[in-house]
Amino acid sequence: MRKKVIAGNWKMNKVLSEANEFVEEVKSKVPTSDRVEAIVCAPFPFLPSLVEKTQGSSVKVAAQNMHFEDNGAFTGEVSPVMLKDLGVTHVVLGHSERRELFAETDETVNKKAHAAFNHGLTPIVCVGETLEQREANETKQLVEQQVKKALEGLSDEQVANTIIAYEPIWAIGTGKTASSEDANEVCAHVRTVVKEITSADTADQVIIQYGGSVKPANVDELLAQSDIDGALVGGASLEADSFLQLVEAGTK
Ligand SMILES: O=C(CO)COP(=O)(O)O
Repeated sequence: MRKKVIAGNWKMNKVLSEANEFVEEVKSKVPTSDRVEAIVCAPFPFLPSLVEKTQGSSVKVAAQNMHFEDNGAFTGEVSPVMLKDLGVTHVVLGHSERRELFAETDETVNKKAHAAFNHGLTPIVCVGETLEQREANETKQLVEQQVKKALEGLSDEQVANTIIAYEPIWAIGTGKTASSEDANEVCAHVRTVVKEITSADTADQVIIQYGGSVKPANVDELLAQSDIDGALVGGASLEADSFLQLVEAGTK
């Protein structure tokens, strides 16, 4: 059975002291179960401190983005080499906010996914449709294209170790969650696409998360679905209590 992966995406929130307090509290209370993995996706300046504070605990630390090159003249960017050197384990790639606001494309997401694996980082690749695309019935086709492009050229083993987060853009930060059936239908489609481009075994292993207004009140229903293996959570991951409840839900 696939484990559940609960990742809290803090986005551009908190200051260092708040980030430190959060992990101090979470690491002492987080359930230790191989059925669930807890990841905190934090802004770059907090990463060294969070990695240090989570040593020896089961909480993993992720970056929210990175460049695909190892180093060079890319002012303001952060490389996979730097993240790996800090002890970061995961990196969020292609979040819809980066696609919409910072010109991220399927092509750069693919380059970043390769770079992540070249440096031993696990990518959390985000895909998802806008409201217009959903209303035009384009969701599956769009998500399929995003998944295929993001994973292009990766080995089956690398795909099996990728986390894919399905986040419908209209459900992010809006309080509107996709119904658990609709979310599951798209996650199941993602798994079918992974099977098509790799193998049944790989598709069976890949972790597919849902994201978009996930909270303690709706997480159980989402995680009970056949193809939803976890959640990528924004707002409800900012408070330790709420994040812990979400992780706890993953142990059930
Ligand atoms: O974008 C998200 C996580 O990456 C979802 O954010 P919310 O949980 O705040 O809707």
